[in-house]
Amino acid sequence: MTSSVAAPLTTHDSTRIDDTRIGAVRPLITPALLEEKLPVPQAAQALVESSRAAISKVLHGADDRLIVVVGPCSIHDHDQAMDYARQLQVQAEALKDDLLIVMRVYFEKPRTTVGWKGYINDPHLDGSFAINEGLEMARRLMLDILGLGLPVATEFLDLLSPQFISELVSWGAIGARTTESQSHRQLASGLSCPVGFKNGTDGGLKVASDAIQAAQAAHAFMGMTKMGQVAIFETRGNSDCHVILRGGKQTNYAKADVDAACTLLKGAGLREQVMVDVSHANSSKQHQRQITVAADVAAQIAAGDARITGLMIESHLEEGRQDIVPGVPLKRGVSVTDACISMTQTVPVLEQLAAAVRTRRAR
Ligand SMILES: O=C[C@H](O)[C@H](O)COP(=O)(O)O
Ligand SMILES: C=C(OP(=O)(O)O)C(=O)O
Repeated sequence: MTSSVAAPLTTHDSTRIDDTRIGAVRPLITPALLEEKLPVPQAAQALVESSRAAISKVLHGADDRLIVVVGPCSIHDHDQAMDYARQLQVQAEALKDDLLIVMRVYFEKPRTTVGWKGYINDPHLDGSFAINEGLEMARRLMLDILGLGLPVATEFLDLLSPQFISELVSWGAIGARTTESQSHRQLASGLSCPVGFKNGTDGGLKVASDAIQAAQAAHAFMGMTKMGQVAIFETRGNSDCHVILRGGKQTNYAKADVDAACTLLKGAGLREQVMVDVSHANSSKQHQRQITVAADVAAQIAAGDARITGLMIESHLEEGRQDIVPGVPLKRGVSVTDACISMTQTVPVLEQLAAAVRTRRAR
């Protein structure tokens, strides 16, 4: 029986045996189309290149600064992210001799079960899933932040979205829920930026150590080109990978945890170095505990521990978090995912870390 109503864009056909659980298939813009609309200016390109090289030098022991990945748990608004970026850029410039500050510009949220999956997946925060708009808004924001002179960091979660933004990224993360995924390790092996692998959500570090070994190797896998064509990608391997201690069943930021992580890494033939995420399970998701944890890590750095090469902080314009509730206006500058410390609370933390780096250098 035929219907007079226009069919939705879908491949669903009850006579077929595939796509039986697909509700609709909508067209997606290509990375090349977006790049033509939003090209990378020369200055932004130079910043990405120089900041990636600087991060790589820290990871290889040729620069004694601390990499600090700091910013909102998730981006949900362009103007608020730009306000944050402008304030962070002032700190990045003031502390640049000691800290290599990269802004967290996280567009993709891995959820424990379900929830808002981020600015690319649902940029209007209302379940309309305007992914084409989300990709454009994400790329535009990264370009605007780079325009301020501030490098950007992001989590790579989706396997196609990197083609739309990854040339703008100076440091990337693979999250706790995907560190064990072969596809994400393969992706990391071909990314142009340094990559941090979180330990597993249970605190397991071996998955991250295994991930670094996998990402260092060359791989061949299926993907999509900038022109939207499927292709086989052959990667060269990424030698700029490291672990991120984010806690699990227990916290793992203390000196004994750094010792244990480095013993494991050494045993696997990897560089003895860590980035400490002071948020997530290391703060028991209590945002203000990030300040205490950062102070503990700063003390370890000041005591001379050169194995701590990076730190991650979840910070927004205002402290705390809020739920997305249909019809209820959101508070300005407050996270819609994990709770963050405020910019006002973040500045002294950054200053304390910079002082710790100076003490370490003087030892
Ligand atoms: O960083 C953000 C969250 O910790 C992560 O996306 C999981 O969030 P959820 O447990 O609220 O889904
Ligand atoms: C989701 C994140 O962290 P994790 O993978 O450690 O939960 C994050 O850093 O935003």
